Amino acid sequence: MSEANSCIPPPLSAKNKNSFAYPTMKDRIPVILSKIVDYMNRNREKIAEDHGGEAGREELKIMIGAMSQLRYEVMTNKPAAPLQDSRADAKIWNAELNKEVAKHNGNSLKWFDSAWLWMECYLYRRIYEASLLSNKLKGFDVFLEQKQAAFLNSYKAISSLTMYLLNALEDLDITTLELNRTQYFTEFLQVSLWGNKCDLSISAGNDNHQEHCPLEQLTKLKPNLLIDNTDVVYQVLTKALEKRNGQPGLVDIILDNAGFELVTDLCLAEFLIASGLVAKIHFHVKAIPWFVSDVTEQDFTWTLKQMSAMNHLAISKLSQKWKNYLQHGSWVISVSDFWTLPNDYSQMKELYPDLYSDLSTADLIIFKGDLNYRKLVGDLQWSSTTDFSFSLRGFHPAPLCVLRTLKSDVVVGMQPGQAEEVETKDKNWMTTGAWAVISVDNGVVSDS
Ligand SMILES: O=P(O)(O)OC[C@H]1O[C@](O)(CO)[C@@H](O)[C@@H]1O
Ligand SMILES: [Mn+2]
Repeated sequence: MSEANSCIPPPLSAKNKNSFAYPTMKDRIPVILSKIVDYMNRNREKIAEDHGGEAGREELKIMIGAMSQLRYEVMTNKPAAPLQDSRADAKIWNAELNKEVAKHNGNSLKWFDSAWLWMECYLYRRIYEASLLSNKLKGFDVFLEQKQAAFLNSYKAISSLTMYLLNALEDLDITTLELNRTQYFTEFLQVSLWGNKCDLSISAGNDNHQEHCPLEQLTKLKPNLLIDNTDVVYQVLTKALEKRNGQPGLVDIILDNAGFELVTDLCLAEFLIASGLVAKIHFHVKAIPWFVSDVTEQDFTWTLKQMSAMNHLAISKLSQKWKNYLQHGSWVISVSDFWTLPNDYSQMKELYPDLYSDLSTADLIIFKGDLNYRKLVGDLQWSSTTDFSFSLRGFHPAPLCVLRTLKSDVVVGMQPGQAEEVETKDKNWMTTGAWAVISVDNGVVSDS
């Protein structure tokens, strides 16, 4: 084994009862599956009406059965079965499944024995398999209602955030003070970071919309920001601008959750464009319904449509501006199956070289949320003081940062003793989304 490999720890797994993987597998995933069954039962008339009447009703019964079967498989630790549907990614999934089985001397992958990341991603692909095997319900998004409710219930926070953004844009027009721009950059970056607390899979689907305007909370939340590389992120953008003699470039945002978090990401994107730091934004959405609240293209366009129909000056003005960006190409929605595979990002270059080279053209890549963080660092049992760039294990398409509230028990880049100190303040600091990191990699890897 090479020197580098000897420093690579094993993945998080539910076989370790002290890991958050265990209560996720044992309690939270069965709850998420039960909520899908409840939702489909509660709405079976409406769903059948919208999807082929009697035939839809019959297929709904089959989907409900499939969810109950999946819940039984998880709870009784059954082996992971190959996917049965004919979506193009099923072949990659089944090849990856075979690779994993071969890596484990022919032993099947099991929910409580195998890598948490692999099994949790597999769970959401199995949920979607049930709709793909249907006819009238093919492609049905079992999480749609929850994502739309999360958006609608965050109206107050969206209202105050968009009004603040409009004021900031006017302010930017008037003052060319670099101080102002840096200050606003910090605010909108951190609003997007804390927007990540609103994810439905952590709450096992319970609505956790944003109640208050996050800007007021930034000062209060600052002590919970364990690693803050905001300044380095800003320098990456200003250096790229200088390198191009003031011509703004491209930022890729790998989105996470729909609802309020998406609105905070759109506000950050608007600021990046309006401040002259960036000319183009590529938004990466999920190709299929994922981890309950992750953004699909349908969620993205629905959100803009909802905003433009709201009787609220700032919300409708901004959404109109954003629709124009999409029409004229300064904003682009990108979809790749890679983001909904079980693979961590160190495998992208080999598995999806085109995506890797697309990302390489960015001045900066912004990754949002906990699952993206886990895939960046491989969901491995790193020591908390491991160097962030080292933990990427060769994934350096372009300078990148990750805005993540902690919802799983892996973190890197901390100071010696810092994790122990936080533990004394909050024993659940790694799993509730109450603590966060903004980490950056500009390609310089130290060897720890
Ligand atoms: O939406 P986010 O921030 O990626 O959070 C998803 C996270 O929620 C969880 O399901 C909660 O444990 C994690 O497994 C997953 O990484
Ligand atoms: Mn998510």
